[in-house]
Amino acid sequence: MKIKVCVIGAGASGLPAIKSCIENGLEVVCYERTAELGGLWNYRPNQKEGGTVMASTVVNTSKEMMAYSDFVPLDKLPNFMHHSFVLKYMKEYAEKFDLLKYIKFNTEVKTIEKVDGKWKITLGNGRIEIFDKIMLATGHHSYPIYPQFRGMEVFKGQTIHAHDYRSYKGYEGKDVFIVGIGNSALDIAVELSKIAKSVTISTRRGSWIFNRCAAGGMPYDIVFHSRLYYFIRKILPLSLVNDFMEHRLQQRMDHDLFGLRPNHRFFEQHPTVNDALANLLASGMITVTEDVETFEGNAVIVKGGRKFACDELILCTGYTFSFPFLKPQSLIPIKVSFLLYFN
Ligand SMILES: NC(=O)C1=CN([C@@H]2O[C@H](COP(=O)(O)OP(=O)(O)OC[C@H]3O[C@@H](n4cnc5c(N)ncnc54)[C@H](OP(=O)(O)O)[C@@H]3O)[C@@H](O)[C@H]2O)C=CC1
Repeated sequence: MKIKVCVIGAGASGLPAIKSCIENGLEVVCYERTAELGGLWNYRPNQKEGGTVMASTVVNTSKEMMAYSDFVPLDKLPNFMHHSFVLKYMKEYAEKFDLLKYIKFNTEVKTIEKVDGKWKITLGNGRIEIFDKIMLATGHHSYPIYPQFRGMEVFKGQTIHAHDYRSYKGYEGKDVFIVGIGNSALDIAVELSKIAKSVTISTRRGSWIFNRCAAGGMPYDIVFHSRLYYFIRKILPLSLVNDFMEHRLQQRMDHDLFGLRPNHRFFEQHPTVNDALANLLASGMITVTEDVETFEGNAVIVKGGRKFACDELILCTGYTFSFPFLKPQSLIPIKVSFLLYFN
C-alpha cells in the first residue's frame, strides 16, 4: 500500500514537495487555504491572514539562484524578478509537472493531531482525513513580531507592521518613521522616500547594506557561489574574507557616516539588500537614526534624545514561527526559529 502524504500549503516549498512525493511513488494531497497557489508570492492587496508581498516587491535573490533546479526560468526574465514574474514562474512549474490535480484549494487545515502513529487532519469543513506523513509548507512570514516600546500608548499616529503594508498609497506628505533595518524596512523606506514628507529608519545595531549586483552587473549571489569564491573562503581566515567584503561595501557607501556600521561582521548575519539606499541617504531623502526610546503624541524620541515627527509608524521588525493547527503545539518544538531553516 502506498504511503499517504499530506502537504500543507501550495507555495514555493509546497509545490516541489508535491512533485517529490509523486516521483517517489507516494500518494499525495496538498491543502491550500487560498484559491491560488504561490503563497507569499500570490499578491493579495486585501489579504489579512497569512503573508503576501507588497505591490512593488522585487525579489532580492537572483532567478539563477532561486530557480527550481529542474525548471529553468526563461532567459528573457530579469535576473531579479518582480513578484508577478515569480508567481507566473511558479504557476508554469505546477503546470509543467501536472501538480494542480493534487492541490485542494480553498481548504484550510484546522487541526493536526497524532493518533496511533498516524496524522489526523481536521479540515475547515469538518472533514477528517488520515495520513502517514505530513509536510508543513506554510511559510514563515505570517506571524509578525510587534515590539512594545516605552510610551507607545501616548502615540497618536497610525501604527502598522510591514506585514500589512501593501503600497505607498496614503503616505503622501506624511512623516514616516520605520523601525528595523531588514529588507522590508528598506524596500518600504525607498518607496516612500519619493512621496512622503520625511522618512526615518531606526536601527538598534545597524546592518551591512549589500547590492543585488557585483561590479560588472553579475548578481552577487551567483558570484558568492562560484568555485573561485568557495576556494577563497576555504583558504583564507573568515576575518580576512569579512575584511574584504566590508571594504567593498564601504566603497559603495560609507556605513560609518550614515550610522549603519553594525557590530557584527558581514558573514555573521543575514545581509540587507538594497540598491537605492546609498543615493537616498546622500540626498537626505532618508535618515537613519538610533533605537527608539519613547513616544510623544506625534513624535518618536530615539536614544540620545533626537526627536522625529511621526504620522505613520511602520514596524518592520520581522516575523516569528507558529503552527497554530498543531495539537499539541509541542509536536514541533520551536526553540530558535533560525534552526528550522537548517535542520
Ligand atoms: N525584496 C525582497 O526580496 C524582500 C525580502 N524580504 C525577506 O523577508 C524576510 C523578513 O524580512 P524583514 O521583514 O525585513 O524582517 P527581518 O527579520 O529581516 O528584520 C527585522 C528588523 O527588525 C529589527 N527589530 C526586531 N525587533 C526589534 C525591536 N524590538 N526593536 C528594534 N528593532 C527591532 C531587527 O533588528 P536586529 O537586527 O537588531 O534584530 C531587524 O533590523 C527576510 O528574509 C528578508 O530578506 C523582506 C522584504 C523584501
